[in-house]
Amino acid sequence: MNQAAERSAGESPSLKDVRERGELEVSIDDFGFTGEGYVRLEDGWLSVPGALPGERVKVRVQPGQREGARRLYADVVEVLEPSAERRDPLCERAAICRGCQLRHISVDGELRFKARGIAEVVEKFAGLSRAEQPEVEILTPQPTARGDAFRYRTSLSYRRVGNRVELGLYSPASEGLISMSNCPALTVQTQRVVGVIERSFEGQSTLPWDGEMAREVAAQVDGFEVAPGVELIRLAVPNHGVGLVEVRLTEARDEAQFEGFCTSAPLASWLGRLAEALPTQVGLAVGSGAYRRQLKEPNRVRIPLGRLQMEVGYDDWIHATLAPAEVLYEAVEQWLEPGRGERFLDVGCGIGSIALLMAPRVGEAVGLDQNQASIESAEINAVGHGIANAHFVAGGWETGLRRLAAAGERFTLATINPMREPLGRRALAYLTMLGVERLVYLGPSPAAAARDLGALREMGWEIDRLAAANLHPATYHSMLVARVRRGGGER
Ligand SMILES: C[S@@+](CC[C@H](N)C(=O)[O-])C[C@H]1O[C@@H](n2cnc3c(N)ncnc32)[C@H](O)[C@@H]1O
Repeated sequence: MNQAAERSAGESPSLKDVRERGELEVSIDDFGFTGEGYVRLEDGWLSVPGALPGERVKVRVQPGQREGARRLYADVVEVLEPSAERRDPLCERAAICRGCQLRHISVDGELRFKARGIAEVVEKFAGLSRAEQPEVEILTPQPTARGDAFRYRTSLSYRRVGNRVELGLYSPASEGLISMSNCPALTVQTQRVVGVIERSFEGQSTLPWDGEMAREVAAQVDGFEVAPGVELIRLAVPNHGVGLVEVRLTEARDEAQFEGFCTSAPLASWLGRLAEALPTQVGLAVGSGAYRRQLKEPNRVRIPLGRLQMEVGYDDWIHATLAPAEVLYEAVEQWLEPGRGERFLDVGCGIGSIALLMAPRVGEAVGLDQNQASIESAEINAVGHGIANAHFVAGGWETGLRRLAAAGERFTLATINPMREPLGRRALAYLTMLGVERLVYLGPSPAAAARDLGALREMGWEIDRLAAANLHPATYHSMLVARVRRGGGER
């Protein structure tokens, strides 16, 4: 019996009690959706980031919460009775940075949380009860330990505070941005490049505007020209220190304005100094809206993915972690059970990773993606690997699949790997017309993926394997992976 059930109803405080007391001791009932601890109240919930189920903690209610909200938030002041699962987060900023939500729990505890999360969304959105589900497997690098630094791609927010710049991750738990130059989730090479960018602001007497300030002024002053502001700095440093940095500016109205941004002071002088300070093998570009200018080569990098070396550019989607992605791809290959003569369709192929991994094991592989730049990267990658039986087509889910079906294309195997939105029933219906029999669905948003799985089940498909892919260890995120087979027909 869990702690909530053991407690009599009268013991749960109400939302009003919690607000009035401000600081109180609570027992944590369970995990919330984003890995926080939560307490059932008489008439609502209390969410406590950093607390674990079964713990007794002293908490302080966060200030400024909306009147009438059924969920309140509180911070941990002291853990009075720790869970046996509690571990040292191995991060000096863990208490103020909420980038990783589960650094303080054992790896096994984290994986159990993730497996349960997948089972819950499949039950809720795909309509498959827990009893009917296959057991949720875990796809994660082995051996796995807290402190693994897998992440090589990240985005740094930028904020000017007086005559100083803050650069890092926005954290609701602290006043400002959290520096990421020592972030233990990042690879060492990525941490170093973050450090170079941070240092490039030191001693600057004049600083680039921040984008928010530029927009605020523009909104207030009639005819005011939007000034260039740094909104975000994106970087990816995959291996051997070869990487890409892009400084994203306030959105430019047109090319002439973008040119003006690139040459304006103090932005241009800072960008020049940053280009000099970055390691030789790290490229630098400045971008705004659809415009981009390369300030320092390279403009493409190679990322190792299993037996492939995938080339990517600034406009391509790539995984943020590599070792976990390799584990995922191995599972996809194995789960699909490809036969030599089969045709394989990679829906949401990006730079072509899955199609190129599958190509040697099937008759032909075809990738579909709406991102034209990624289709070109996928073609470059096919040529680079000497793979002749993989082809790539540009198109959205529905139009792309419809065109393939109308052209008489047939496939027995497929993967679907969208972003965070479901494909929807109309697009999924083409899979049957295309002859697909076995499908592996890779859903970065488990809830969106489960909705698509629900639609597939209604069309007669059956889920026979489920997994949580741990692409972002120590966070609450996991990817829903499902193998689906075409069964008997519409329910
Ligand atoms: C998570 S990425 C998958 C990339 C690839 N499967 C891989 O493993 O590297 C999702 C891909 O879906 C594509 N995408 C998003 N919305 C789409 C749509 N409506 N139609 C077609 N492709 C779409 C994106 O361009 C992106 O490349």
